[in-house]
Amino acid sequence: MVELVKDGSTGMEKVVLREPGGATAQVHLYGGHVTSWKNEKGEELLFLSSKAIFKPPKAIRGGIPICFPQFGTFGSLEQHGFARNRFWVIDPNPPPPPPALTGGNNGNGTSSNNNSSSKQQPFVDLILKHGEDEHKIWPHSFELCLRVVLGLGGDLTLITRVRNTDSKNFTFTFALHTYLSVSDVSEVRIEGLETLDYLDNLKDRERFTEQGNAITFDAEVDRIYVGTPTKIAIIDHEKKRTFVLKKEGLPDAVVWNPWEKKARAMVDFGDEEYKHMLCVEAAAVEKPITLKPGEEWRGRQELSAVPSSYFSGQLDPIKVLQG
Ligand SMILES: O=P(O)(O)OC[C@H]1O[C@@H](O)[C@H](O)[C@@H](O)[C@@H]1O
Repeated sequence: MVELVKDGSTGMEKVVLREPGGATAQVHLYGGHVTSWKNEKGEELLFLSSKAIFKPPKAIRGGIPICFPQFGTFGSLEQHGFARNRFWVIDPNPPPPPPALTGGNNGNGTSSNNNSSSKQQPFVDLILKHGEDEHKIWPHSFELCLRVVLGLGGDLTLITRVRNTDSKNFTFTFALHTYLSVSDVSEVRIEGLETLDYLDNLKDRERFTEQGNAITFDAEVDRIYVGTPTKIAIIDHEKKRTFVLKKEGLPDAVVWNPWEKKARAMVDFGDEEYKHMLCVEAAAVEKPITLKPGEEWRGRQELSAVPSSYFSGQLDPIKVLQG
């Protein structure tokens, strides 16, 4: 089921997706921003700050902001570009719907593919086109489309397309700035980024090579891992939950946690909230994307939340990453 509703507390419009198993997702038109993703038990899987501000020009703190046409400060635009603080619209001419059932996570980590073609995965297509305000700061005609699909089984897929509707080339960087909800970030580890190179945002983007076996957290982290595998696992020991992030067209992965000091400096973020979030962002940053007139780029991120008990109490990262 898909419905457009007005959020009672903020007055903002959002699209609510519900799949028959009970999982839900919601997408605010402001920012084309996924602000909630819940599993069939109603547990929230994305972090949304209790201090998030739902008012332009501030982007919503949490969920999945879209960074376009600039990631971070990699250019002359405002941090992370303007797509996250513009009002998007529901696409009146979306591409054909996704196939009825591509399978999903059935709770034990495997993919199910039952053939009940009567069941449609709820999805919504949003679009952002350049307007006069955007043209003043980024003089290119474009269409940015976002499809959000809530798979039967509860997986959350974001498919983004950028189309050059201009008469000259343009170049952009991009990220799906995903805030995952975790029990305690110091009990979380990321697998799939070991031995990779990263640009350290805390050290003027100097390039380092990851040495550790897995990435764990005991201080501020702000890194762009470059040329990563298509699958990354975020393992929350305390919650016994593993997020599996699969991506296409987005070669890099940003990992960010502000930790204590930066958390205190952010007006739209609780002082202690850094403990309960971790951003892992599918991104295209190191090698910006150039589109010729009429060309289109596509990026995709699929998130699933797998109970760690699936691995009989013994997490098997190989299965998570290669399974
Ligand atoms: O406060 P913002 O603009 O939402 O950005 C949050 C963080 O987003 C991350 O993606 C960046 O790597 C960080 O450098 C930045 O601090």
